[in-house]
Amino acid sequence: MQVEKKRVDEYIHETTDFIARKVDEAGAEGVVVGLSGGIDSATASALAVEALGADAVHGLVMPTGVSDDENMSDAERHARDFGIGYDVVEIQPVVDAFLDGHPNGVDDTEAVGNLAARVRMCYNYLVANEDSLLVLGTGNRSEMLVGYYTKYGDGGVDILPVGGLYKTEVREVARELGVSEDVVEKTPTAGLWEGQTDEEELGAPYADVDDFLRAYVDGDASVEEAGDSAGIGEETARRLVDLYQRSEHKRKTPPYPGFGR
Ligand SMILES: Nc1ncnc2c1ncn2[C@@H]1O[C@H](COP(=O)(O)OP(=O)(O)OC[C@H]2O[C@@H]([n+]3cccc(C(=O)O)c3)[C@H](O)[C@@H]2O)[C@@H](O)[C@H]1O
Ligand SMILES: Nc1ncnc2c1ncn2[C@@H]1O[C@H](COP(=O)(O)OP(=O)(O)OP(=O)(O)O)[C@@H](O)[C@H]1O
Ligand SMILES: [Mg+2]
Repeated sequence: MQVEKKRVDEYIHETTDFIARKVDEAGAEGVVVGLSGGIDSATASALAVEALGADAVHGLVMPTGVSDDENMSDAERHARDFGIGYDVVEIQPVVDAFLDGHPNGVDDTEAVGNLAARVRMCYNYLVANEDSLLVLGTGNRSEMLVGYYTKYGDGGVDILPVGGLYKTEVREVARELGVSEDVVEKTPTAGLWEGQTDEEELGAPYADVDDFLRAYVDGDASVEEAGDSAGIGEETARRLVDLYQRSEHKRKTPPYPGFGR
């Protein structure tokens, strides 16, 4: 247990140094971050407060019509707990204006959810441009490896302080930083449509997803070996591999003819 705590403390130290250095290198005044009431944004923003001081961290709480009220009030409570100044931006009218502007209409729940994530990205950059801030990303390694984020939506950010941590590790860091336990324990959701949960979409709990990815991506286990060690069935293991391979484009800059020559 003591060793674990040391590892978490070292991680926090390394990451707060990283945030402070990146903001300094950019000549920026601080960071802006979308606050969703979930653990990833709570952890990333708490790390930024530790790195830069609360005055240099600005939060944006951006509900749509499908946002859970409790998540939105948790986002505001988290901001107050950590002394983060924030604005609430109701983005549903903006999402609706986008959809109304399309001549044929759009009837695709996922596409509309991704649009909401991209509208949030636009507000983050509006504030970043105006106030000389960097956009603080909240993605973790589990999400990055399976592409579980919207390209140029919540994936459109300047720095990713928890990008090297699996979801299960984010929980350890969150606890150490004093993020409220109900935020640490709540069911992860992208909140893009009603009732959505990460684990249902991914097909397994994060504890198993992380065990699988550690064995398959970080280690040299085969799909079958990694699936067995994570205790997930072959179908789920193959699905995770498929998500990993099909999301490679999200982890790279856009290719062009002659790229890499
Ligand atoms: N091979 C390739 N090379 C280059 N580009 C490629 C490509 N394949 C697809 N694309 C492009 O990528 C697009 C698909 O990517 P994208 O638009 O991201 O959409 P997509 O990956 O289909 O959906 C996003 C997923 O992330 C989840 N999500 C989103 C936001 C937040 C969170 C969260 O946890 O909070 C989770 C969401 O529930 C959904 O499962 C395609 O429409 C195409 O434009
Ligand atoms: N309603 C919202 N208001 C502001 N930002 C949001 C909102 N919904 C999502 N975001 C941004 O998108 C990011 C990605 O969402 P994601 O659900 O992966 O993270 P989380 O909500 O912080 O944690 P969890 O994955 O456990 O739900 C959030 O961390 C946050 O920065
Ligand atoms: Mg969430």
